[in-house]
Amino acid sequence: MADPDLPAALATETRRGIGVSPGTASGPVVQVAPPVRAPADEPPTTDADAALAEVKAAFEATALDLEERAARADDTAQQILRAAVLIARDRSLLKAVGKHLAKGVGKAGAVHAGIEEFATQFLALGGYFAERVTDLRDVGSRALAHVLGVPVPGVPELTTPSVVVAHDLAPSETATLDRAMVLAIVTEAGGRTSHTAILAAQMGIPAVVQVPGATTLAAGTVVAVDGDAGEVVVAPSEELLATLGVRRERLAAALAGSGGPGTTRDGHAVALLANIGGVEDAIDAGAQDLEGVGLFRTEFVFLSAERAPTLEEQVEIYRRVFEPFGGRRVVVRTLDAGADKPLAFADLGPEENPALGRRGLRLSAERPDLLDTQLEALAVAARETGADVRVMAPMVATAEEADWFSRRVRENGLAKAGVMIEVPAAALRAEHVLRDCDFGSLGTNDLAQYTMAADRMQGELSDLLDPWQPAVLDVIAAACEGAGRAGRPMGVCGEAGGDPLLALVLVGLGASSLSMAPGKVPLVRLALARHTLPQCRQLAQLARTARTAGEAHDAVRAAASAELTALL
Ligand SMILES: C=C(OP(=O)(O)O)C(=O)O
Ligand SMILES: [Mg+2]
Repeated sequence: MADPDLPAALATETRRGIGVSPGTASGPVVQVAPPVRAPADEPPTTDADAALAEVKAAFEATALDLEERAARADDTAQQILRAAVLIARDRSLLKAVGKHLAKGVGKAGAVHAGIEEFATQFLALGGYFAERVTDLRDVGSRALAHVLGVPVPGVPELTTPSVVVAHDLAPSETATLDRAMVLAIVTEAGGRTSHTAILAAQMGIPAVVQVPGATTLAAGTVVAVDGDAGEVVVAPSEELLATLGVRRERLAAALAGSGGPGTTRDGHAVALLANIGGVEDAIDAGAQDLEGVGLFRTEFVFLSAERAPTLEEQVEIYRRVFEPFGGRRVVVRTLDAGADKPLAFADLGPEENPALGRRGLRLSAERPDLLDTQLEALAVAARETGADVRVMAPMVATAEEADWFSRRVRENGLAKAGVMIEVPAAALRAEHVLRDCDFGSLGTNDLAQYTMAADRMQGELSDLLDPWQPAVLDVIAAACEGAGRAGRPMGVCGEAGGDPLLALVLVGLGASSLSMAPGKVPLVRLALARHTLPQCRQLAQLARTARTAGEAHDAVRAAASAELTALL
């Protein structure tokens, strides 16, 4: 814990990682078991009847687990769980597994094969059945765990507030966490812009990734998680917990007076906006003191969908997202499917390098049906709610792509079109890329990935992915200058915008708005209010003249207002 009040002896139990979602919390560990696979060297089945009896018992154990959960769940979850119970007790599923056992396939292999056979049939039937494929596979992997005698995979049902610990979490797992029960998230893998990190911050749950040995922490062990310092303290003392409490109170007191639109000390306006991923986020963010939404990641809504959402389904979702913001702006990003955000219904098949492949707008170009339905739904929802909706495309690299997108946006009756600037090519050519658009928005997560040639999914490369890298700052500067020449505003919606020191640098480089997890807004607002625009420009200059990311950060921290840095 980077706190001067903390006695040094207490640091002995500390495990260090990367803090990706601010705040502190302490509580008992709940381990998330990894996905289960049928082992490649599984012995063949020699007694098919005995094996079938074991598999039947595994499915029944799964049904009983699910029934128990259903008894405690709310209405919607109960319906889903009861449908899963029916799958686990389905006789024809067991028969399909039995056929594979009779051919000599091992028990785990037969369960997998039976489930996949059913998945293929469900997908072919479409509609309600296609939507049950995720549940079917979930039942399959639970039964597989029982067959193999290993822990049931996935996030266990939380009955008391807990710290969720995992090797890593799938985006869909993070998105479905029960916010009221998750005190903090700790992972062994993941990186500063992995989607676990982004979703945790959006939900306001403290999180630390890249924590060595996190999965070896025994369930029930109490840990203190510091999402600011990136530390996890095992079995924290009362003294440490009290220190963290004092820190939380100090920060809350400092932020209590911060409110209203974002502005520097000399009155330069910088809109402070929220990054959201769905209806629940919109309701939370809409109730907060911020100026709207700078990034609605629409693909997050459909992470578990097996088939493309219909026009009507989308209209309903977008309407519920727009309503909480009244007349405030809502910047919607069209589906950014592919690479780190796979969507089952927008899968173009395996690729060698998905981050460099047909993702984002490139995928929309191959599946214009998906884009057009989405734009139409956005236009209907915007009309019905009267919201100030602006639409932008992900992963734009060229002026032609930007022109193609903005034309399609306008053809669908939407007034404002923009593009994300997250590919260095688009950043360097921003003046031309933005000519037919209304605005640009810097996606610093991907911009760091592509500028530094470092896969954002690979947590070990976190140092290269640091947005303080001077090369990344140079590319951002070029993008802001280009936007200035084109007379278009350039915002920031990557994670960099939520770092209070980096936010000052970004404003100094020319960013006109900053969009971030809503919980990060108050501290960024305070940071801006303590500095003038010329000071932000000086800080930006300091950062760009540094040779390394560390030097850039340290130089800005040393020169920033002491009132701010005392809170960091
Ligand atoms: C905001 C961004 O989008 P995402 O993290 O969803 O790719 C980004 O790349 O910075
Ligand atoms: Mg991106």
